[in-house]
Amino acid sequence: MTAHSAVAAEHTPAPAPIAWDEARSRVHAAGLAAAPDAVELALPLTDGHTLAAPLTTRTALPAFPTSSVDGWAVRGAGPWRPVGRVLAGGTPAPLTEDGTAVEIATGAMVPDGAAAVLRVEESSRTPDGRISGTPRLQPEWRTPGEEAAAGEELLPAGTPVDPGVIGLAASCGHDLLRVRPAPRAALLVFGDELLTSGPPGAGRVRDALGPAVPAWLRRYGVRVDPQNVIGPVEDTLDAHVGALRRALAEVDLVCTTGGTMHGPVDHLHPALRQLDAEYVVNTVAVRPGFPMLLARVRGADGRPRFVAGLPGNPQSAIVALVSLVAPLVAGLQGRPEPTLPRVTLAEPVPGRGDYTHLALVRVDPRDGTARPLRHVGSAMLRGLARADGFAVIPPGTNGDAGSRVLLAPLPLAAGERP
Ligand SMILES: Nc1nc2c(c(=O)[nH]1)N[C@H]1C(S)=C(S)[C@@H](COP(=O)(O)OP(=O)(O)OC[C@H]3O[C@@H](n4cnc5c(N)ncnc54)[C@H](O)[C@@H]3O)O[C@H]1N2
Ligand code: MOO
Repeated sequence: MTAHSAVAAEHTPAPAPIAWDEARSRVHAAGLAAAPDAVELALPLTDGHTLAAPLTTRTALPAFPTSSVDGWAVRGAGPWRPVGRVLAGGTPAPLTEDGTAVEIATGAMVPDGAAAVLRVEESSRTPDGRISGTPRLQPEWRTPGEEAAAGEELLPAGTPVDPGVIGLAASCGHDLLRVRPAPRAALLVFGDELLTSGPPGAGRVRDALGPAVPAWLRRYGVRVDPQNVIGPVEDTLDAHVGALRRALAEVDLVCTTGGTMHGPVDHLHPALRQLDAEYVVNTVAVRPGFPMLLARVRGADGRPRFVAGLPGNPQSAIVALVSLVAPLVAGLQGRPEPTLPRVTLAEPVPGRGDYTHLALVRVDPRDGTARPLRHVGSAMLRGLARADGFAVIPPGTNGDAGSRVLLAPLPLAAGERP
């Protein structure tokens, strides 16, 4: 069987789950192979996108000798006769005569012929109006190229564009950047039992994923327009196929919640078969969340689109986001597979036999220790709402207190877990 099997016939048992890390590499590679074409955007609009080409500087940095202090640019031995002034933005005439000085502002171009810049507070006037003082030994200006040579590569393709990158690109002369645009996603919520307002009861639960998953996706740099959050989709095969088709016409990635198993109203697998989808990953050896899947569908334009099937149990759905959607999105953005940081377990976390165990933890930023949380059943969200991410306990192991394990982080923004 090939790595990407066609969607199996109805009621065919799912294939053996694949290892969690293998699943991540596989979806990342599938995303990379399907990354949308690069576009050129005005610099202020590039935030959150990804460099499609290396960032090189258009000039040396700095581009000219730049005074780093307010003072006097001097030539020869003092005291010096003032012969003019240069402000930031100006181009000074050269200093041609020993014993002369120009007044210079921080950021101004140092004139040719200047031997030193004397700080204003370290200078004084002689009775005849000349400038005296002793320039410091180290130069008081920045020499061209000390930060970068003209044409030097500063950042590789695949770098996420953030305000630091935008500022650097502006400083070295860019007006436009070639970037991979943020992928677009839709969310389809499956489950007739779901309420979209008010308290749960009488056999019905509140839809906890429709309101939350788009916000998690946005934190991965994915664009989710409000009209592409749809549900609950009626629990019929036709309604599932129709909703998937419409969403796949709009976006790169359709996330679905629920219906990943083979219960009486679990229509995801049969719907994928009707769409001629092929699985990239179909069930993963991870707890919770093992029924997660990623399937690929050829779009009308020939470009692949993806369906990420997130299991219905709410915590399991987020496990699937962190496990599969994060590396897929990195691939679609032309970024490397996310590397996971390590944390030290403050308390033991049991393993889950042949499965990888993703255990909700809170990380202490002071020492990098991770403490398992309570209320972490796959149907619960109480632990998740306080967690920083999931400690990764590999198959066949237990997480002993004091051991170093990988952390699959939630995509939280700075300050969201004070
Ligand atoms: N015979 C078996 N049944 C189940 C197994 C199994 O191995 N054998 N595994 C269980 C596990 S584990 C999971 S996870 C779920 C996955 O099922 P589905 O993806 O098909 O999800 P549903 O059946 O639609 O829902 C499961 C559960 O989650 C609730 N749910 C669904 N969507 C939402 C939502 N948007 N907000 C809040 N809660 C939601 C739903 O009401 C169910 O309680 O399968 C198990 N069954
Ligand atoms: O694996 Mo289920 O996804 O435990 O809740």
